[in-house]
Amino acid sequence: MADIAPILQKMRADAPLVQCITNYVAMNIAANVLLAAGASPAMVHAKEEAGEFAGIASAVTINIGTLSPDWLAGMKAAAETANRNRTPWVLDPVAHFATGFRARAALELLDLGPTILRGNASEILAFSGATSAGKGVDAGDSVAAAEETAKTLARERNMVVAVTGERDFVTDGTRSARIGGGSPLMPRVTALGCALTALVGGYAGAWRADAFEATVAALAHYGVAGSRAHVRADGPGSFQAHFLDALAAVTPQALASEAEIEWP
Ligand SMILES: Nc1ncnc2c1ncn2[C@@H]1O[C@H](COP(=O)(O)OP(=O)(O)OP(=O)(O)O)[C@@H](O)[C@H]1O
Ligand SMILES: Cc1ncsc1CCO
Ligand SMILES: [Mg+2]
Repeated sequence: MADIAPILQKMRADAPLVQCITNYVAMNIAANVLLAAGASPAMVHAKEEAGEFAGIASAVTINIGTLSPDWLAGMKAAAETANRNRTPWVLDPVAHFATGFRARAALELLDLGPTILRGNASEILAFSGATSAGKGVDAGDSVAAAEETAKTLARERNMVVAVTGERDFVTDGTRSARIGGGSPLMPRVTALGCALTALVGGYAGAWRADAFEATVAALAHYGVAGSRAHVRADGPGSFQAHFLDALAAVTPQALASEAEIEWP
């Protein structure tokens, strides 16, 4: 893969409009993450307008964290518009293994063909039918344990799969990357994964030619900002503030030099 600096440069130049259908917990932090990084968030989920709004968005992101039947209808409408317009869309199947309603919804959305699937290790692993050690929305499995499932899903469904955790894994079924950096404080701040899903949408909306490269760049940006915030933070509360500052401060050149990317 080529240099990732131009991908951040393009994302900031475009400031893509990202339609975020996300959960009540994540809305504020996801919007702030997108603004800090250089994209333009809009939280639009009502079934009466989500499909129409997707027509003007550069990317759509769908997260089932606080799902209800009406929200699911809005999600499907937005995904269908995105498919018709070839607009990239990202699915975040929060705790889909926890209840029957969530599991069915995640599979119905997966069947609509997301461009990118982003989840923690327990969420990705559970798609293989294996019992995951996830505790609700929190992961209980290692990223390494979910790598094979990620590759199989990517090949079978022709999408990019991003598994996040201590060291992230991204694959399109052919190419793969592991991304380090970040901080152990990140899982102690709620919804940073949900906000990452929104940022992946921003990158995919700006870097239309290659969703794999866009996803790697988004995760690398998060990793670099997380590492920078880690050395300044006193705990989860101040971490969040330093993390937003760092997302904004990272330049394309700094991203290219500080990103910890391994090409297995
Ligand atoms: N132990 C860790 N060390 C470094 N970075 C981490 C660690 N755990 C998670 N991260 C980073 O935190 C970000 C969010 O990933 P995570 O897997 O925690 O998402 P998630 O479980 O979906 O989160 P949430 O459901 O709270 O939104 C990713 O950038 C990931 O690399
Ligand atoms: C805490 C929580 N509950 C449902 S969604 C969410 C945000 C983290 O996934
Ligand atoms: Mg999550």
